[in-house]
Amino acid sequence: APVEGIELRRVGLPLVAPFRTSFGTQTHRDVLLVRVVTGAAEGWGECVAMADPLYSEEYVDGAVDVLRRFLVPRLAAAGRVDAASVAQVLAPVHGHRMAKAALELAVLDAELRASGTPLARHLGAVHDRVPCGVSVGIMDSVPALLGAVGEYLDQGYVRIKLKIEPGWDVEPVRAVRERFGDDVLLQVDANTAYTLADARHLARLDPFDLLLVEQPLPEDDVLGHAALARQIATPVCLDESITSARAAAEAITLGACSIVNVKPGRVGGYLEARRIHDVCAAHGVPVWCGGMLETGIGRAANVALAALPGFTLPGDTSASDRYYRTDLTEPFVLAEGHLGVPTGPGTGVVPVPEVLEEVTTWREWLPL
Ligand SMILES: CSCC[C@@H](NC(=O)CCC(=O)O)C(=O)O
Ligand SMILES: [Mg+2]
Repeated sequence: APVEGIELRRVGLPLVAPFRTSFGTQTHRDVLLVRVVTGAAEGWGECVAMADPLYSEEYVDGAVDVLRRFLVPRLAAAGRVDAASVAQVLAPVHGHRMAKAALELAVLDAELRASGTPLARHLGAVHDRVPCGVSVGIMDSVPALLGAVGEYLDQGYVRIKLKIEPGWDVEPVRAVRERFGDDVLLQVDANTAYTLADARHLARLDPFDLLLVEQPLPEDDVLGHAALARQIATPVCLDESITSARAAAEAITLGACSIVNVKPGRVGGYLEARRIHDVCAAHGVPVWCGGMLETGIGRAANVALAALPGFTLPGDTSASDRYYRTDLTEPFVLAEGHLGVPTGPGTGVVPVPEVLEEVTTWREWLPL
């Protein structure tokens, strides 16, 4: 059914605890949601951009602007558009992959709800639940970190990821290994905080049997990652560098990574994310599903994606209460370290109306 209109809506959600990474500390999320209304159904998408352009170049105000002035008008001008064609319709607009991904997911969700098809089935999921890892921020002290890690392990998370940066890397990793042992699945994420000159320092992580070191160098330093990978034993995983299936093929071919963190928002949507999954599978490269502190809307879609066969490492698909006291949707709750893949049509979740009204800070209806 043709799209009748699109609503842009921003919601404000406090985090249960500050989340510190190498590029800053977040205490609150300003989330842009996209709702697509067709004659047959309505679909929801979530833009993963943060308020500030510190993870990548996108930020919420910019996403709102590019959607209002460029992306939605192009979609309107294209007439009847299937979800499979959205990326092509939006392609003349350069970049803005997180904004595009939100729009594509909303169109896809509406389409799948109209046909009664779960997103997981549409994407090719083979599991009905996924193992969940958890991302642990940089903390004020090692004891505080060990307390947080112990809590998450008690909650059942099957893998621990530690945010690192120069000055907070070898010591916290050693402390976690000493406290929790060698069997805990453990990895680190630098969010581009190092340079190739830090190679010898990063090699000091090798004795700790980490699953991977995520995005140690700047996102545009693919050759640097290839050089680093030759100097350290820990497998290199890329996140910010992998902006498309082509970028994944290029990084793998150049030896820049042996594992990929797949984030649908970073690459322009769930359909491109599946293409990255397929490219990596073709190269024998394992993937896992990254996170951007999504509400239950993006979380539901990520869990569906994480159920594809090539997602062989636990992802950052944590329970809702990792970040939110009250999620926008019915909360995702960890069960034996796993989250169940939603079985309803589309993403299988919708915002809880009362919660949505309570947390909405801005909205605009764009008739098509
Ligand atoms: C937007 S800041 C978060 C980016 C970070 N994401 C996480 O650490 C996981 C966050 C989550 O659990 O959703 C990453 O670079 O992988
Ligand atoms: Mg990362």
